[in-house]
Amino acid sequence: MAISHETEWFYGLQQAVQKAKQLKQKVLFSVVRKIDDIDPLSFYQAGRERYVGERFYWQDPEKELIIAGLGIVEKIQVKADANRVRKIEASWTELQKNAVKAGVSGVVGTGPLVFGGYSFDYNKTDSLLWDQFGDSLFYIPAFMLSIVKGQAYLTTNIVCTSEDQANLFKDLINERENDIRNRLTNVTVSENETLEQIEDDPEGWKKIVAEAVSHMKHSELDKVVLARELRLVFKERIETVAVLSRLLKEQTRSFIFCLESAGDCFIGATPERLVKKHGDELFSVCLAGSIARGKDVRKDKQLEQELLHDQKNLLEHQYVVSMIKDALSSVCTKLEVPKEPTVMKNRHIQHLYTPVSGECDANVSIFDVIGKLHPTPAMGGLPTENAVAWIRDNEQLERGFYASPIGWCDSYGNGEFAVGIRSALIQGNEASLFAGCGVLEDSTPESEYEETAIKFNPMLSALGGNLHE
Ligand SMILES: C=C(O[C@@H]1C=C(C(=O)O)C=C[C@H]1O)C(=O)O
Ligand SMILES: [Mg+2]
Repeated sequence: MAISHETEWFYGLQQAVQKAKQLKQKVLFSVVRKIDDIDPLSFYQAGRERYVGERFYWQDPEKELIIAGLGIVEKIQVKADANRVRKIEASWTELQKNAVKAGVSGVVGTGPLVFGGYSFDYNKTDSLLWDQFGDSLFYIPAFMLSIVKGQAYLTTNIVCTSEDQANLFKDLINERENDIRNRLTNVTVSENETLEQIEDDPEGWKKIVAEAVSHMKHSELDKVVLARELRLVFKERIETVAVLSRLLKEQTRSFIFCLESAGDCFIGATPERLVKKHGDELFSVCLAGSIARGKDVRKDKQLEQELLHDQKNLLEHQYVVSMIKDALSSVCTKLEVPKEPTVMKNRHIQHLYTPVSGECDANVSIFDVIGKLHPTPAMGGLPTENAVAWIRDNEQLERGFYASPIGWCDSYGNGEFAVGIRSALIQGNEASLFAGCGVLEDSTPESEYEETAIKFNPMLSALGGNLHE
């Protein structure tokens, strides 16, 4: 991690401090340098002591972009209300207004970047379990490693105030970067014994599914996604780097993410993109309808065919396609949606899958799209408002950031958000795992229960719990 071209960026830093003094406001300074290859997980691990509770990780399924962030220079959280998506965007825009950028420019996923997410339902945020996350949590990291199509970049961010001195900052940055470099070591994963695996009232959960089904028969509600929680207790503190490492090995076709906040960590391997924005191009995914993987190729193919022809799963999927199509047509000039779903296969499960791509109007931001899409009927249900209200009143758990948008946006307006499913909240030596399923009028509680059991497997495997076979 060479600290080269120091004079080049020191000039930018001086400018930022100057600006802060003139404006009597905080000014963000950001420098991007191309660096030699570093393993992003080692980088994440190197922040274990100094930045614990202030780290994030992101990797998309194609590995076009991997980012690991350490430290927080600015945290953005807003009040829980219907305007929260716009308010986060407004704070982020405000911070960029006077920002001074130095070094490499124009590379997606480098430079000033905000990473974070929202809770599922802004109307239900008084959760003790999620008190470190609140209703929304985004932050701009102090140090960020980005691997963009194989090339490594290091971004260093600083928020300057009118009292700051550029010289002191320079020494601080150098010292901190050296410290990270000195701590880079290979990640080794040790076993952590599971003491308890607690499933909270499975029969009660099936009853709620049955109630949803009977409610659907007498109301406008067509679909509702119901989730349940599994709680694991381990002998020792869970190392998030170990969990990330296993997820990276096992869930190669998913987004791998984690977001730390104080002592807690929200982590997962989700197969489901909410939105990706690259320039004016937009991408989303309709993912709903599920079946197990087969033990061998023949059985797997048979299950795939079953899924592709199952009326309940096809309708469950179709609800998502219609809603996403409608929501995106309002912001897109071009929109492509295949007529028939195909099948996405992950390590433990297969899903009906319809990719969506389009071109959006120039003034549309990724936050506009999040506002339009969340929650899709893959996470909430249909009609959206009725489904979310039903979940709020009946589901026996605190979703927090589960099933909600999580991702990043850079200063060029590019970004990507996935929905945080196949995920867990890690707290010390305990973990809460979440899994949900789309309930329709012809759902049976037993098969929905089975489907959620399979959906726990990615996190169970990464944590070292007992898998559902
Ligand atoms: C809600 C979850 O998954 C969602 C529900 C699905 C379904 O019911 O078939 C499939 C994929 C996801 O959109 C979850 O994994 O927790
Ligand atoms: Mg389903």
